[in-house]
Amino acid sequence: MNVSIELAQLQHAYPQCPPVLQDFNLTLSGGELIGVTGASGSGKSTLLNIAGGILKPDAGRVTLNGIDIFGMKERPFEKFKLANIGYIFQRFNLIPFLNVLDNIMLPVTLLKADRRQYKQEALRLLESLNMEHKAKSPVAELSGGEQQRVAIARAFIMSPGVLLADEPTGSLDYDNTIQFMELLLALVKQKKVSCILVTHDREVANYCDRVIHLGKDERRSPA
Ligand SMILES: Nc1ncnc2c1ncn2[C@@H]1O[C@H](COP(=O)(O)OP(=O)(O)OP(=O)(O)O)[C@@H](O)[C@H]1O
Repeated sequence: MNVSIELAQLQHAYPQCPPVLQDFNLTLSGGELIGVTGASGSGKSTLLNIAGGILKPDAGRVTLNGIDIFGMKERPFEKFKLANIGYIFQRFNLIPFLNVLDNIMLPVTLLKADRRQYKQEALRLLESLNMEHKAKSPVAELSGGEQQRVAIARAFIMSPGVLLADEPTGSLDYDNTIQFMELLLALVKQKKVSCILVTHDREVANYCDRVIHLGKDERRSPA
């Protein structure tokens, strides 16, 4: 997709709390994987929520290929997010009573997009994740590592320009973490997605092209 995302001069404070982000700037281009680390409470989730258009910052801009996402009207904005921003969460967030394929197709269903076209893409993604034999399995019957691979496929199904991952390996053991990162990195590079990944794990951070540490000082001016 090769979409660049720019976070410019972000400021954010929750009511009655000291600022979480102050003059935060970050630019990513397609195919880049940026790791975000920092102590609990340093603002990592706040940053991802702002980058994903879930939380409006007090000040500053988030632009995708020059489009100011918070400048959009509500309904087109919701569609824009579904089509352009993929998410992977620590706890997989799959729908337990749907099978693997239907979970991957969820954004397609919500966007009322062409199911036939995207079903082929879902099967291709499953193949690249070594999961094609599980397409019809209920997700509740999968291991944690397999569930997180389904979450990768769901995040990539609409060919998003931006991928946001919040502690995606936090519920995985060592072997599954390594497998997850290898697969994620390959897809990020192949599909030229701009990916921001929050992690506490140094091994995971080593896969990233750059790592930003959020701390008292870095919150003001990241690397
Ligand atoms: N909705 C909210 N209302 C008030 N304060 C909040 C809210 N969400 C987060 N905070 C506070 O903002 C700060 C940053 O929170 P955030 O969740 O972004 O940190 P984090 O680095 O992701 O933490 P963790 O690693 O524990 O998930 C914390 O002090 C937190 O208590």
